[in-house]
Amino acid sequence: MASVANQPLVFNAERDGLALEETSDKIDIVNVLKANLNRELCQAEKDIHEEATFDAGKDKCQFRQYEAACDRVKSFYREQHEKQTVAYNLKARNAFKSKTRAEMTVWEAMEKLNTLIDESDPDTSLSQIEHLLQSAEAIRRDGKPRWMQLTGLIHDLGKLLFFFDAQGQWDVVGDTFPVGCAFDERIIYPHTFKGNPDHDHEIYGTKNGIYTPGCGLDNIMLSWGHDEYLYHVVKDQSTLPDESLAMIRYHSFYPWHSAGAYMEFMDEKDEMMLAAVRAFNPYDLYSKSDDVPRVEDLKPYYMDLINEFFPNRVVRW
Ligand SMILES: O[C@H]1[C@H](O)[C@@H](O)[C@H](O)[C@@H](O)[C@H]1O
Ligand SMILES: [Fe+2]
Ligand SMILES: [Fe+2]
Repeated sequence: MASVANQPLVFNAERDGLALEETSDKIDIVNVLKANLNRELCQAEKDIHEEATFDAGKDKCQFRQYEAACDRVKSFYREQHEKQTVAYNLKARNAFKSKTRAEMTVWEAMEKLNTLIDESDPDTSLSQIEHLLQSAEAIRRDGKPRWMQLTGLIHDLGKLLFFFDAQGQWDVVGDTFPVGCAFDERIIYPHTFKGNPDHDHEIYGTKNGIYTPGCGLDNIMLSWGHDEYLYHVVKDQSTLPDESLAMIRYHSFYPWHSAGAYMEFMDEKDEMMLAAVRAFNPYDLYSKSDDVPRVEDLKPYYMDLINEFFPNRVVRW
């Protein structure tokens, strides 16, 4: 008996008893299946590479080591955690709305920011312009959309506040957290909140405080600083999408996007925003160990990008 293996593998419609039309239908189906399979394989491959790629420098677990951080970082957070109160936040927000502090382009703002050394940051000794370019370049390298590259480039420009109305660095840099409800244990150095006047407040000191579960993060007052300030500037003066605005507004809200605190206040929209903020975070954090960018070489590319999303060029800060 001829073994199946010896039979020719060529498909013969007549021999196999199939009408021609039926055969071409079957071939169509096979082609569709093949195309689908191919698409799935490509997607799977993409998913594998979806996680941001960083090759240089430190291991991921070597970032944000606050217990081992130097005194400069520790005393920064003590001061911030003692002074960020509801009363201070209301005052800072009113002051922000009351005037325009400066008018300049995004690139000029980056240059102005360059002299600031961030006291809260245990992971970088580079200048701010270098950090911004490192983040943007890492996003560009991974083939992410242009709006996200620009988000990387500008995300810390809110630190300009330091040169305007700030009382120090404690109301400009560092991680953020909600005020008006109990301070969560998942915020770094949680014990330092004991010195905050709101800590034992009869309403602000309770779990939900002045908020209700599901109220949405847009309705939560986060400690005042560079995120919230830049969010307002960019929202009104650029064409960047909501995901970009969320990346800017919440990128320092580590207790939420990385430690899982305050989830009960989220609404439906925040679920999508959380995914965006989480996708952005590695580019902000881990790019700190990448090569130092060559500012002048990169400038032409980023000038085009800035002009694409800031139609008026000169920004009111
Ligand atoms: O020290 C850093 C730095 O100030 C960043 O700009 C901020 O986004 C981080 O949350 C913080 O940990
Ligand atoms: Fe930041
Ligand atoms: Fe940053």
